[in-house]
Amino acid sequence: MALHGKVALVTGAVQGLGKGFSEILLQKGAKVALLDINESGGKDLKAAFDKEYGPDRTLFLTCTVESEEQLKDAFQKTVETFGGLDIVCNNAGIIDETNWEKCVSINLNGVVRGTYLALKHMKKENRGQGGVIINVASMAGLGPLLTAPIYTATKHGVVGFSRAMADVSRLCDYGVRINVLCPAFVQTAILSSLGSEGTTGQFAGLRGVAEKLLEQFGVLEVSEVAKNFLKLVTDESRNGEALLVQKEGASYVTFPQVASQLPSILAPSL
Ligand SMILES: NC(=O)C1=CN([C@@H]2O[C@H](COP(=O)(O)OP(=O)(O)OC[C@H]3O[C@@H](n4cnc5c(N)ncnc54)[C@H](O)[C@@H]3O)[C@@H](O)[C@H]2O)C=CC1
Ligand SMILES: CCCCC/C=C\C=C\C(=O)C/C=C\C/C=C\CCCC(=O)O
Repeated sequence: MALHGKVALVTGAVQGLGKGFSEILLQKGAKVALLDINESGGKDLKAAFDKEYGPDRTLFLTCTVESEEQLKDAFQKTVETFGGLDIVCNNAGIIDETNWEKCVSINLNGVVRGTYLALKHMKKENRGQGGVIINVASMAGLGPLLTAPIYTATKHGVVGFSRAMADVSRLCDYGVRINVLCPAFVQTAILSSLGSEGTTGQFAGLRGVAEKLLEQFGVLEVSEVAKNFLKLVTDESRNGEALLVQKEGASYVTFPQVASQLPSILAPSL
């Protein structure tokens, strides 16, 4: 998929991975709607991107992925401004084991909401032109992060939901690929919550385990993850894939095969 002139929407775009994903899309010629709750940061980022890439290449929209109405309006505004939608990255996420319902609301419900809205605009049966959705999970979507069981659950949820929706899309011929990105630790603001009771609550005593994991896996730079994000966006042969990104490299995850147990009407098409 060539990215020049394509339209992308990224949630949680103001800093960290979302900023890195937005920037690499801009470098490849796409237009990007930047969605985030951080209004002042969003305005500053748009100003910086305007200087680097030109004023018509981005749109900043204040929006929380927790609100169906705000997210719906942001998708609509993006399509009206840029004339279509080709790429959606559901990236916004937090670690908060003390307010765990909020963590589920942003990390899982926000991704479901963003995926459904993306399909509404992009799927062929709605006269959309197809496209690609990248949902951001984590290595904690594949194995446990003990200091953050709810975070772990939301990220496993994102992996399962994305794989299921990718099969739905294939079976129903939506023309939309859906893939999930699973990075190990990345150098962003979230990392500073490693030992903080504010985010890990009753599990703060286990911070030593998280520190050991950190030692074992190291810390990725945003740019390393962004390069792999781009692979998932552009490689048109990839649908329903989970890409694990670690310091030593990236690899597509092999899951246990259960599709052969599905009714034969489904299995041959999957
Ligand atoms: N940093 C890491 O080690 C890893 C991060 N991830 C995932 O990557 C994604 C991005 O995380 P980072 O860039 O590290 O975090 P970050 O904290 O640097 O950036 C998160 C961005 O999301 C925005 N945001 C937070 N709540 C929001 C909401 N309700 N609606 C819209 N925007 C919201 C924030 O304002 C911020 O700009 C998250 O889903 C995270 O779980 C996955 C694996 C590793
Ligand atoms: C809440 C305290 C830890 C804070 C760590 C900061 C950010 C982590 C973000 C992640 O998404 C975690 C990334 C990678 C590690 C996740 C799981 C390890 C699984 C190990 C295993 O499978 O054995």
